[in-house]
Amino acid sequence: MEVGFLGLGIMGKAMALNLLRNGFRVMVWNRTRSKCEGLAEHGASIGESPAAVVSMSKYTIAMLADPSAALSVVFGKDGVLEQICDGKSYIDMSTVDADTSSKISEEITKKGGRFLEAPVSGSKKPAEDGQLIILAAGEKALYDEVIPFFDALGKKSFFLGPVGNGAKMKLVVNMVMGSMMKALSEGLSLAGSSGLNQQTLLDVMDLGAIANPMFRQKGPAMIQGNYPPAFPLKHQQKDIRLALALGDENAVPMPVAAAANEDFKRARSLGLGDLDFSAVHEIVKATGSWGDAV
Ligand SMILES: NC(=O)C1=CN([C@@H]2O[C@H](COP(=O)(O)OP(=O)(O)OC[C@H]3O[C@@H](n4cnc5c(N)ncnc54)[C@H](OP(=O)(O)O)[C@@H]3O)[C@@H](O)[C@H]2O)C=CC1
Ligand SMILES: O=CC(=O)O
Repeated sequence: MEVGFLGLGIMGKAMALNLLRNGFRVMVWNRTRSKCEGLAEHGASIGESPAAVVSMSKYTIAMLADPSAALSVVFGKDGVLEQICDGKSYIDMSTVDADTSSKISEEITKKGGRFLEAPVSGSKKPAEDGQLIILAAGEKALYDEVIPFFDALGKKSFFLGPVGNGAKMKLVVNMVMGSMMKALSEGLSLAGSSGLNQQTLLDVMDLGAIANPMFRQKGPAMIQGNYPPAFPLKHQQKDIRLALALGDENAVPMPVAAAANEDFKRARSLGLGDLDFSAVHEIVKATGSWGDAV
């Protein structure tokens, strides 16, 4: 099956490689063209624009940074809308808000194309291992048709109903994740400040009811002050910001997420946006009594 793939960042590169490994013929496009070369070495062909990729592909998948990137790739010059038509489908796996996804869906379907949103949970390593959790919503018949792609990319797919529900589910999950990261960071700082061994704190938590893969994977590097980007902090802040907007719309108070958002914003303002989201630890350390100031 021929599939187009737009956006070869941390996630998109790993996902496109998995499609190739699973025997799909893939045509890729990325705003920064140099990132396409690595995929070409693995057998991908390169499209000159999103429109060029859509013109050659029955299915096109996108994995882009944020709402503004997702919109510009669809609505911009040489964008998806220029070539989408009856018989072609667009699957946006970027993390965006429900309004962005609905705008894209409306215009694609007006042109006769079909649309599915399918943001993912799981970071760089699950993307590399084909172990993502896929949160799809939109046209059910299209969902059923593209299960072979999702099987190559993920370990489990959910179909969540109409367009918008996938985006909302993803934002709720990442709102919880960002708040948990802030809690972990405060715990490490409190342990350090009060004379406890931070690794022992991680070991204790890992044996109890709050054990989780995120604390296990990120904790030791946070103690060392290492934040190699798997999930860039700028994207985590975008997700909490969009989740808070969803909370506003639904009159749901979210003081914990709002407090976490302030730390992620501060981290961005200090130039930490391209590091892993665990770099929020630098902000918690700097505003507490333990560790070096940023
Ligand atoms: N990393 C992770 O752990 C996870 C990320 N996500 C979500 O997946 C999406 C991608 O994340 P990730 O791969 O980490 O992000 P990256 O920042 O590594 O990649 C972002 C991609 O978007 C492209 N892009 C950015 N702005 C534009 C624009 N204006 N026009 C066209 N293309 C643009 C970039 O192109 P260029 O190379 O030219 O900059 C790049 O291909 C995000 O929505 C993120 O929230 C979801 C789950 C996990
Ligand atoms: O969006 C990030 C993730 O780890 O999921």
